[in-house]
Amino acid sequence: MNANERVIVALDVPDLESAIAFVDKLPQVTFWKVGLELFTSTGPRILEILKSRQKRIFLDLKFHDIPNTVAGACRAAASYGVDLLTIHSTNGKDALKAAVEAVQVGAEKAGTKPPKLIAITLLTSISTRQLAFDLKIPLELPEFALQMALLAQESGLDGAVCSAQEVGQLRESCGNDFLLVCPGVRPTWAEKADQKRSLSPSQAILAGADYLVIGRPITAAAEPELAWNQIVEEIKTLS
Ligand SMILES: O=c1ccn([C@@H]2O[C@H](COP(=O)(O)O)[C@@H](O)[C@H]2O)c(=O)[nH]1
Repeated sequence: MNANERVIVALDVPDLESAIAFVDKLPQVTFWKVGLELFTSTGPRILEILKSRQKRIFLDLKFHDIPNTVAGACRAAASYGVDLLTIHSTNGKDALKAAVEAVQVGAEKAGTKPPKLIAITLLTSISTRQLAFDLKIPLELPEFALQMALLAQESGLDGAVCSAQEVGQLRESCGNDFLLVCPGVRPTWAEKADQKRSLSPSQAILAGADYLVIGRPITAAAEPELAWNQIVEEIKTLS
């Protein structure tokens, strides 16, 4: 994979007009992430627009509900012909298995390719302290993230979303066929903002990430194209 194909840009903007303006401003970006803010605002219209421009799409809706509801949502989402789709590992095994089946059914019914279904292990905005004291999870953070990835793998999912700080351990345990996608990645020149567990683009790739998800360091930059180029150049130095 080329360096530029490994970076998924998070299109976290409030409306269709701003989304189209960004996609047109950065024609070199081949993979866009549509998340809760934009999808709630525009519905599937943004997906149609990205597809008409031959872009790959990560639909990051992070489903979290009972098995029947999660399966219904996955069936519907799979009909859009997106490339990646997220649900939380903490849905539990029954919901994860139901989701795996649902994306196949939804895609087949729509005559499209099923998305790769990937599970959120632990949001990159959660710190070790928050995991222990707010969420009361009695496991070390890397161990919790690993267990959530293994649960997703055992349930038949294609991969997981994890912080770059844990990706090395997950890669070692889950193997090379398990897709690992890392958000919260920060070049040294970018602000971390609400991200608590980040590494730089080159560190994340070296540790074993397949894809990096990067939003504000590009979309909130004074010169988004320059920011994109710097990130891609950093990754290219590895090859
Ligand atoms: O654990 C997670 C899961 C998803 N995200 C999403 O990735 C982007 C990151 O955007 P930045 O602006 O680069 O922080 C955002 O859309 C999140 O919803 C995540 O950050 N962490």
